[in-house]
Amino acid sequence: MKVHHHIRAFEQVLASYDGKLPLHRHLVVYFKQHKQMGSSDRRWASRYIYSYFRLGKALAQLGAIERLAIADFLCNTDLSLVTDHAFPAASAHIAKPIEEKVAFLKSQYPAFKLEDVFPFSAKLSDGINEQDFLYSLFVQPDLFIRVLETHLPTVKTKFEATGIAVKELSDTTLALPNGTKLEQIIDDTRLYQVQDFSSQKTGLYFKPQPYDYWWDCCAASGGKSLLIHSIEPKVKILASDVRETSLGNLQERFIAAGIKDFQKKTIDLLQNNDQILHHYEFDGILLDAPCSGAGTWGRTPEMLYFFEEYKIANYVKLQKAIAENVVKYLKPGKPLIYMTCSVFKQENEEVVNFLLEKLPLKLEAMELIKGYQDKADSMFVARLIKQ
Ligand SMILES: C[S@@+](CC[C@H](N)C(=O)[O-])C[C@H]1O[C@@H](n2cnc3c(N)ncnc32)[C@H](O)[C@@H]1O
Repeated sequence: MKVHHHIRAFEQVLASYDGKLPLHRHLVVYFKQHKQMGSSDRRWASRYIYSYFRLGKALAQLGAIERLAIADFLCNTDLSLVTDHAFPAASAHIAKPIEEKVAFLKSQYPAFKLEDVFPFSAKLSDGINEQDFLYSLFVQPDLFIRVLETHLPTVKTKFEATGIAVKELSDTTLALPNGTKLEQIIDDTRLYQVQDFSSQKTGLYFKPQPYDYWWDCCAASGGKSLLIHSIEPKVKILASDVRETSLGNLQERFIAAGIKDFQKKTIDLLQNNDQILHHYEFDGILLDAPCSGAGTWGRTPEMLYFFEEYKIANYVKLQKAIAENVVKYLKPGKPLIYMTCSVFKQENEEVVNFLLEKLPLKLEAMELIKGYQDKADSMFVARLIKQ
């Protein structure tokens, strides 16, 4: 029977995954090694494994297939063979809104608790609506692109022409269904950058001036540098990261975006870098800190299952140490932009409070950008001015 084929494929993928690699990378390797799986098999196996992890540790006492049937019911509006087989009562409720689905689930499984999906609600930053945030974890976020204002109408029309449901969220932001094959629709990759909507919104706090010199000190492959450049193309940038490989990607992206006035350096901000940086003074620093990423777990639901709470404190140590190390290279009167893609108060407001106590900084503004309202990630941003 076909459902047993689905179940076996799911069980094999689940058994192969230990949470060490991001799930999407694991699946690429797994499917390469299992060439006998056709595209439909791969699609179903991906759907099942992603749905499964969205259930976090809820109903952990049940067997994997029953949990999968429940998870797949919560996360999708079309009935899967596994849900039909292992949770048939759910079929009449499959297309209902998530609030009603959860109520129905509780009527069938009184032990179900949303808190077991995400057991960290007490740690959420101020202003997050707990219920909305928890429900958003059952939904795959959209794909967002940042487009130059002048190109937006052309780009939007191209998506519309292929029948893709595209939403215009701002003069520069389009939302697309996840999995949209961008390169097949827009051949000129210079016309857009993939960047989450909340990440794009952090740019409202940068406020660069022409000819400013900014340091993107945890640059990875340059998402925030590209953003500041799109806001003020005359800004000069030093991009650094402890990982040399990500700076290679950054260079490619900068060149593709036509950015010439930049320098890149491999710098470990847990070390003393006075030898390399003693003569540097910046008009602004972007500190997009390493963090738990809890604001992005809608995209990486495996974290709901594998994340361990002690890691938050490790990230906090890293965030504080990095911030303490960079502020000395900031000119007085100029901003440190502290950002995380975390929803945990400890990594957000509490780090800001620590920085205000410990360093000559004054808080101008901070915000937890609630992505769950827009099928986006959630991010935190604070603008702190050096005294
Ligand atoms: C949240 S990511 C940055 C994302 C990037 N700004 C963007 O917009 O795509 C955090 C980065 O901090 C870097 N990082 C972690 N520890 C570091 C350290 N000790 N010194 C410098 N960078 C570090 C990581 O390599 C990672 O690329």
